[in-house]
Amino acid sequence: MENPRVKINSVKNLSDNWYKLDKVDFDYQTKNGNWQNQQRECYDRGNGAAILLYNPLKKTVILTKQFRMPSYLNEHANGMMIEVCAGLLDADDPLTCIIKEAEEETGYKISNPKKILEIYSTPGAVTEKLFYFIAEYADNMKISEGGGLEEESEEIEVIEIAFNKALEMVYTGEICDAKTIILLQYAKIHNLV
Ligand SMILES: Nc1nc2c(ncn2[C@@H]2O[C@H](COP(=O)(O)OP(=O)(O)O[C@H]3O[C@H](CO)[C@@H](O)[C@H](O)[C@@H]3O)[C@@H](O)[C@H]2O)c(=O)[nH]1
Ligand SMILES: [Mg+2]
Repeated sequence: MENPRVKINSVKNLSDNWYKLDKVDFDYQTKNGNWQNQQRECYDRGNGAAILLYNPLKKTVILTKQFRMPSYLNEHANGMMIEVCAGLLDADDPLTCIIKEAEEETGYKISNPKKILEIYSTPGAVTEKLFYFIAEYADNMKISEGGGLEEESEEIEVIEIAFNKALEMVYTGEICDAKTIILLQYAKIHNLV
């Protein structure tokens, strides 16, 4: 972290409940050389990983559906978001996390996920960097129901859907989650399915 045009003066914690919200006071040197004082609130939930599971023979993908309060608060009809499987890293590295998360949420035991992108989801407000993966799946990799962890009160519906149908749902607005759209479009551009 090294930018000579930025001097951090103070970091004040505003909330430290489940995750952490900090208010950062800093001086920023503008193009004309002047120093300008600024404040930004930065929400830190750690980093995450997301994965598109795809089957090139069946031409299908595995998606999840779950209630998301923040989207519900912001005009999503019922808050039931259709997304690729994803999770927060917690103490794991991205690869370990995504293998675990795929099994917990979808019930598929995948091998050899491939990391394709690292993306800051909401760079103006949230610190999170998301590691994007893809992996092929097959019916014989399904070892459990999936659905998420009960102790984390996760209730995740697993959806197997035709790849073309999923792409269509991006344009109808039924799929409106950024990481999901990015991964579906990646699969289309690279002819994965
Ligand atoms: N009590 C409580 N529990 C919480 C809170 N926030 C999250 N949790 C618990 O923490 C779990 C996190 O589940 P993960 O599967 O690890 O994460 P995720 O919510 O699916 O996050 C993924 O998607 C996000 C949205 O696109 C991404 O932001 C994130 O990086 C990750 O990819 C949730 O299911 C919930 O049980 C909170 O404020 N309070
Ligand atoms: Mg999740």
